[in-house]
Amino acid sequence: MLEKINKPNDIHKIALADFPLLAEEIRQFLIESVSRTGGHLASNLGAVELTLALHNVLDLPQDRIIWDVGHQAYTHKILTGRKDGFAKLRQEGGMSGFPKRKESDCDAFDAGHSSNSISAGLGYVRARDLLGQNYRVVSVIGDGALTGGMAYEAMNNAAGLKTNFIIVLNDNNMSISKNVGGMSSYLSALRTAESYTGMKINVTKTLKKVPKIGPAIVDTMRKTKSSIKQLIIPGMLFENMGITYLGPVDGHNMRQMMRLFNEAKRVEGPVIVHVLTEKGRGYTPACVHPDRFHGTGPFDIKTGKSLSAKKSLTYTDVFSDTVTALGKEQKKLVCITAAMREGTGLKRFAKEFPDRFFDVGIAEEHAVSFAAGLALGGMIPVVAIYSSFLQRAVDQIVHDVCMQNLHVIFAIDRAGLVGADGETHQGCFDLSYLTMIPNMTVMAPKNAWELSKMLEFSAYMAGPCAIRYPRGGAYQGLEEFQSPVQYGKSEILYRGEKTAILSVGSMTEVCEQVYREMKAKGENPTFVNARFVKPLDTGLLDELAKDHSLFVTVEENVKSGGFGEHVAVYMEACHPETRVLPIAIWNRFVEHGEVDSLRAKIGLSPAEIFSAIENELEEEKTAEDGYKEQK
Ligand SMILES: Cc1ncc(C[n+]2csc(CCOP(=O)(O)OP(=O)(O)O)c2C)c(N)n1
Ligand SMILES: CC(=O)[C@@H](O)[C@H](O)COP(=O)(O)O
Ligand SMILES: [Mg+2]
Repeated sequence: MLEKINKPNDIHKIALADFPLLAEEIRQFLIESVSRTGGHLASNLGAVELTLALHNVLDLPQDRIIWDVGHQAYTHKILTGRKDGFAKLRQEGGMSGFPKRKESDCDAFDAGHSSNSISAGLGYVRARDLLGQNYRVVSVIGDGALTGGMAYEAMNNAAGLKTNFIIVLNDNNMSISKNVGGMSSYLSALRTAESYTGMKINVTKTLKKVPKIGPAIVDTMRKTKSSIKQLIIPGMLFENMGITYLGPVDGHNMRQMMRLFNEAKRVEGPVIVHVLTEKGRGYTPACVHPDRFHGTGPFDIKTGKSLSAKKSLTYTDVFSDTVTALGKEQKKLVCITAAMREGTGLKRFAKEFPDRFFDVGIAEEHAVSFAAGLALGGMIPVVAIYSSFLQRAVDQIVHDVCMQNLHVIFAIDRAGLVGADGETHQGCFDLSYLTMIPNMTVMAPKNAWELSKMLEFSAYMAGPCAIRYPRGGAYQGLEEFQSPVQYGKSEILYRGEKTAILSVGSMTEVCEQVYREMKAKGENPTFVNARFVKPLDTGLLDELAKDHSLFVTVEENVKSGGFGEHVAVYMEACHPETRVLPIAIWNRFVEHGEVDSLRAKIGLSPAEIFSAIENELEEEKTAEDGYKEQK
């Protein structure tokens, strides 16, 4: 069957009776491919029939499907002629793990971050109607993504719509870990109510049998559009908002789903189709551990065991150990995650201090304002959020935390390049969006030891502070440098002359190699671990300006608004004779690939940094020689 699917709409050639076999083959293909490359498996296994049914009732690329987060769109990629792309899934130059408009005209919207699909879909709908065009728009959102505030803002806005807009709620009762909150409980209540469509017939039949008044009641109920639903389905939240609700329907039954999708196409207004799916469907290890197979590295298909090399200690592990230890001594410490309990390393803290742990769902904005309230109420909140997801909450950091100078600690994981997830997930902006805010302190550790010390330090600080650290192995080197963390003070690793390298966090490990290469070449640079990006250690900058003509700043962040720019502005004002070479990410989004290879590509590998410095020194020398000659 799969061989017959090579381009968009090939699915229309498949007989309905053959769909179960096609679904089976797609699952087998996904399991085999992802076992080799790694990727988001469990959500994709759950969404196979849902995607087949959607593609069958739609006409792509004319119709638009907007996938929320986009991590569940692998079957969509197969059905739109990208089967071969799975050989290099999420690898440099290969196919992205998320929908990308540049990859296919069947990808209607680039995705990666959660809960925006209804907004984007509604935008398409309004544009379609204004331009007098005629195509279907379908937003597919998971129950986890439905915990995010944007989804409600969009539904609120969609409520008055008079033209067709289909929202498919893919409900597998899971976020990455167990889904949380009131909406999740509400969906559970809907789920446990028998399929509405089946129930409607039974209720009508039963009522009709009630002597005398039965038929009259049925008649009256029919006149009120959704009153039978009101009887059966608790609350009818969506209908009360003005969005037609269809379902729940078995998300692994193609016929039932297609019937409902076709019914949804006839609704003149927004309509939500509630589809029940099983995360990990068809692969037992993924059904048993949907969290572990949400995103996975290569694994052995038979056992489900990971084939990745044994994991060394990660920065997330260090955060996990330290924050749990801090929780023991500091009873006011509370931890908050936005649906990333495992990813941010808060599982242990949650287990030891369940009352002081909060999973707020995929709601980064709320997490930050919630932390502000906790701080004002007398607690010390630690908000653990990935760098790219925290972008969502910049105003809450400005308005609710920093403006009131509250003691909230931001533990920012995945800061810097994250690799396979690509553009949407690289943590390249946090130094810029945090250092611009008054009252905020920003730190970055050079190694495992320093992360732990910075966290301890931050627990006893005043005011807001952020510690940013990268994905993956925690650097264990430079362990001989253990000067205590002091507010706003950098750490001199090696004192030399003429050239000073000032590195931020993850780049210190990289710059250690640069330093050694320069020494081997007979140069004697100074090497500074910045530690604090805000405030700048201006005392040290003043001192180094006395015997250094070149400052080289190195950071895994965009140049604009980053450490280098702050140093350059200070030096320009106070020491204009010292040149500053800022090495950072230059005005671009960085696609997916291996971190080391991406770093080389964007000039952040040891070799690239070394040659950038040597070029700068060469230019300096040429300019000096020219000046002497002129004289
Ligand atoms: C803004 C944002 N925060 C967090 C994440 C991390 N994340 C990716 S998928 C996911 C769970 C989504 O759950 P759901 O929508 O139900 O999809 P499922 O994985 O169950 O298919 C989370 C928390 C994200 N992508 N974007
Ligand atoms: C789709 C998504 O946003 C997450 O699943 C993300 O891929 C997790 O990243 P980590 O693997 O770095 O935890
Ligand atoms: Mg889910």
